[in-house]
Amino acid sequence: MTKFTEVKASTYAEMSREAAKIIFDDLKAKKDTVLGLATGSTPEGMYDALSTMINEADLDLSEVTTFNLDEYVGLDEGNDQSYHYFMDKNLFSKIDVPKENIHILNGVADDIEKEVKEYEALIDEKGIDIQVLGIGRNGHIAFNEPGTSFDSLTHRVQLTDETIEDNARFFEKKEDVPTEALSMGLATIMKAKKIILLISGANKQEARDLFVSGEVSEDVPVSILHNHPNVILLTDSEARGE
Ligand SMILES: N[C@@H]1[C@@H](O)[C@H](O)[C@@H](COP(=O)(O)O)O[C@@H]1O
Repeated sequence: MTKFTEVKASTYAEMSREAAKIIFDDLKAKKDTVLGLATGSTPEGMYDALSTMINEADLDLSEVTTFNLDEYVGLDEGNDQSYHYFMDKNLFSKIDVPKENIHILNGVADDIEKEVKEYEALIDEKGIDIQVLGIGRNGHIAFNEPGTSFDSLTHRVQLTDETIEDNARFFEKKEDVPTEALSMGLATIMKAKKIILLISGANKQEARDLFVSGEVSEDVPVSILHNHPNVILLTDSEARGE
């Protein structure tokens, strides 16, 4: 098992700033950094801190490329529950990444098979330098639910009831939550050169403990990260049960 680094922040705000600083330093060091990005409430604070750092430093992002982890099937980019919408609201409307360099899976593509294959091929071509991850209570990363093969590439997934319930808070009612998504696979995520995993809040303590315990199993998707050489885990005190 590889020993990952854990940055133990006290508050959510501190964790968010620490994560933003890691990305900011990478962007400063390499103009054509390829970022892998995540959605969910956890990275919101990080995006806020990162956009402030970028704008204060007037950092040139014209050569930066981004790839998002996942998108719901059936929601187009105008839908305010789509991850396209989330990314625009939380990050892309605040900083200047060229539109053509922003890649997010198309959940309303006519040919889903073609969509996921081309996405994977583009990731292979560009190579992700730093991938941001959040985590689901059941240990899922992106939309790779427990039981997903460690060899999985970008694919169409069925969401578990637990994930649908967790994400229902963003929708008017549970029935509105899509039951399927497109997601980078676990093998896709592992291709990134560096990974930062953000875990915040008491409701994620179990998932954090499961990861830190070090057991590697397809029942716990996040545990694949123990096979990666460069993982930084960022937690707040609530996630550590302190
Ligand atoms: N696909 C996303 C994941 O990428 C995210 O990590 C998870 C946790 O979200 P939150 O940070 O809101 O708890 O939600 C969704 O399932």
